[in-house]
Amino acid sequence: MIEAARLTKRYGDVLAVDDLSFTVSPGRVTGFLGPNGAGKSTTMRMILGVDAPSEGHVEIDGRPYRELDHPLRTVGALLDASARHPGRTARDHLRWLAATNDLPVKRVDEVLAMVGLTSVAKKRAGQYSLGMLQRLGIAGALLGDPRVLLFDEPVNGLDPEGIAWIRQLMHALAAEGRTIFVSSHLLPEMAQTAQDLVVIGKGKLIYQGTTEEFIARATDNAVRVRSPHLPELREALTARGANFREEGGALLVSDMDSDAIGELAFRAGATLHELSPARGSLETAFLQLTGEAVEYHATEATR
Ligand SMILES: Nc1ncnc2c1ncn2[C@@H]1O[C@H](COP(=O)(O)OP(=O)(O)OP(=O)(O)O)[C@@H](O)[C@H]1O
Repeated sequence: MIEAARLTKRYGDVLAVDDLSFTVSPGRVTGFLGPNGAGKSTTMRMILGVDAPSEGHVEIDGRPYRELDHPLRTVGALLDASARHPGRTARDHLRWLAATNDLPVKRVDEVLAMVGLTSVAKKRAGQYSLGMLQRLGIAGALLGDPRVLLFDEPVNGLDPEGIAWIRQLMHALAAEGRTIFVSSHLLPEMAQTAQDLVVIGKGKLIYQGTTEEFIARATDNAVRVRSPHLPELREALTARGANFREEGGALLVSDMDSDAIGELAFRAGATLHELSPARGSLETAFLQLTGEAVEYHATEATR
């Protein structure tokens, strides 16, 4: 578990993180979202003890990072995948990491197999593609078999196969009861990957909760109805005082659930060809709820 309480970071006059409190639970994948400059990387650095908070604190399984007896056995992180030593082979890099952190060297081959790098383990990291470097970074994060994992933009620059692989890996790690905290700008991907979200803007908390609730909160949960008997249906909905509008030959009903609409249509003798919840996307919800918190709007930036 990760617990941040009133976390604040100032860089001179810049308030990068502002009184931020949130919890990341085990057994779930939690997405960390926010517009550019919102303070995500700064928060991750404070969780990992790289930056000290100006105020507040953040704990991993009940202790600040700097007080952990075995940091790599407690928390693994993928921060900047390109920061691997280019002259070293993947296996040597991981062996060095294991040796300097008092971890068993036999774990190196296990994590190489987990991330699918066994066959290229003797190649120098400088010859690796971005996707291979991401896998190597993840192998390093898994080396200490930690209960908590942090990934900063893990799917940046990856092809669809690599993205799907990372998504499955995160789900599998969460299913083992680990705490997974992952930042990404790819919202459709996060909608599929993260069960929970922490959303920040200008360093402040905007939302903490399930992904489903975040999307539901920002978008009207209309039900889309298609019928060859639209006039009858319209009449029945109007008589009922329902709130609806037409869109592309269908009706979007915003204040009745599917059950009630189905029964109403049945009584009105209207055949239904479609009765489906028109759910909003994470992208729409994100833009709506963080709109106020975007640091520089395009119009301002181009002035
Ligand atoms: N070392 C630093 N010195 C001064 N200002 C910094 C430093 N690191 C971050 N900042 C500022 O703090 C704010 C938050 O930056 P941060 O990189 O944490 O945001 P982010 O949400 O990770 O952004 P992005 O999505 O663009 O990566 C920004 O205004 C940034 O310019």
